[in-house]
Amino acid sequence: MQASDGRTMYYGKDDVFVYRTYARPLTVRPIPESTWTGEDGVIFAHRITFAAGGDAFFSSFAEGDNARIVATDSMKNFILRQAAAYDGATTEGLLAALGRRFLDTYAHVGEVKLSAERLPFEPALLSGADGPAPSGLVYRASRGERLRAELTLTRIADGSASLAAQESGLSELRLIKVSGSSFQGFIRDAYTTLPDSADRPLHIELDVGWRYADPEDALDAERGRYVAAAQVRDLAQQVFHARHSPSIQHLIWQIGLQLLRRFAQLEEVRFTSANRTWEAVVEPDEGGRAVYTEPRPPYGFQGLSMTRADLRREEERR
Ligand SMILES: O=c1[nH]c(=O)c2[nH]c(=O)[nH]c2[nH]1
Repeated sequence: MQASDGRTMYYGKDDVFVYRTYARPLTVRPIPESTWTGEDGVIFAHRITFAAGGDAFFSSFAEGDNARIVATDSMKNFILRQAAAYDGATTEGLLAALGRRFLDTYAHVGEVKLSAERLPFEPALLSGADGPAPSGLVYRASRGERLRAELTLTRIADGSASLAAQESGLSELRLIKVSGSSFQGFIRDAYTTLPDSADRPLHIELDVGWRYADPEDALDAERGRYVAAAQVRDLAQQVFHARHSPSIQHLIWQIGLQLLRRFAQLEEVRFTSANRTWEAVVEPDEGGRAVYTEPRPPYGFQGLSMTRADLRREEERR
């Protein structure tokens, strides 16, 4: 976040835990790679980070004048109380509503940047005569992958708020494919000790990000073009299952192409991945029985962004 003279300047509150109940249920269009089509919104929980910026705050830094400071403690209260008023179904929409309301309330604030991590809760399944049914009251806090979202709202000349940037993503997806991945054909020289592998137990950590052509699609699920992190997860799993991977580089490329194919509303997808390939202690026998352990550091990583132009080129090539 920058002041008009180009300097970085902001302040805010981190780790604002917001457990909102009975938000609007979310429904998304089905995709072939996933059985996930929505959630009930009974527990709509987030860890939010909120920052404010703008030239008005210069005197607080340069002169110790707090006259225009909204205390970060008040920011936390604002977020918690205003979360009650949100009547949408998406994390992105919640952030936009909070940010807009803050800019409306404090006319001297030039910009707000909000990010959130969705805290996942899975419905407890009860056994019943007709098979398992969701409790609707009891939820299980789950670990693992989660939605993240970030947006910046900037005050423009007429005083209104404009959405300057928006990105959504899926963090900390960990996937293991026990067979069907290789890594070979890389440069072999005086520094090479890694043997070629025709089949390795590929364990990866993935962070997938996406940007919409029209960010309004992220804010309002009623438009029918919201991209759900659970569908992104399922699509990534499906590609990992279906394709032989010669490297993580090519695997994330393939996942990216399929995401762009499936979600025409996305302009860009991004990846950061980490290689956590299990280390063999007892090599697999003819039945695949083996013992692995955690790899030792250091770890390899990849980063990639892809746009619709990559998908067009790929489809022309075919
Ligand atoms: O998928 C991989 N890509 C690499 O670039 C690499 N390098 C390495 O040592 N192992 C791997 N695996």
